[in-house]
Amino acid sequence: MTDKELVKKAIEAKNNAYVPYSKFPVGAALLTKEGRVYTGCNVECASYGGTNCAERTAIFKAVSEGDRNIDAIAVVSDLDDYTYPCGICRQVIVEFGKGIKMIIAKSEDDFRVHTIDDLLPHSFTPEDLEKMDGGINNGI
Ligand SMILES: O=c1ccn([C@H]2C[C@H](O)[C@@H](CO)O2)c(=O)[nH]1
Repeated sequence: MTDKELVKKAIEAKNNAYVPYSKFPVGAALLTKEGRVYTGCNVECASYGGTNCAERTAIFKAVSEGDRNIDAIAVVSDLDDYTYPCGICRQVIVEFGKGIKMIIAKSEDDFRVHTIDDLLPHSFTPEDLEKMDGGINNGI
C-alpha cells in the first residue's frame, strides 16, 4: 500500500467522524507491518473529555484485533492545512514504536512524512520502564 492509498483510506474514514461539538472531522488510517489496514475517526462525547481522536480510534481497533506491529498512520482533517496529532495521541502512538511513519495529509496529493520520534522527541516509552531493576512490565 502506498502512502497516497493510505491517505485515501483516512479521507474515507473521516466521513464517519462523530463531531457534533467541534464540527472538526478527522480521519486516520493505520497500516500494519503485515499489510492490514485499520481506519479511525474522531468520536466526540457530551462530556467532552470522553472524546477519542481518530488516531487513537485506529490504534485501539488494531490492538484490540491483535495487531500491534504498526508501520504507518495517515491523518487528515477538513482543513486546507496539515493536522498534526495531539499530545495524547503522540504518546499512544510511540508506545508501539519510535519508527512509526506519520503521514500528515492536507489531501491525497499533498502530505508530509515524519516518524513519531520526530513528532515526540525524547519520549517516555516502555523501554524506560524496562530500565527499572528487573523491569516493571515484564511479561506484557
Ligand atoms: O489529530 C487530531 C486532532 C484533533 N482531533 C479531534 C479531537 C476533537 O474531536 C476534534 C477537535 O479537537 O478533533 C483528532 O481526532 N485528531
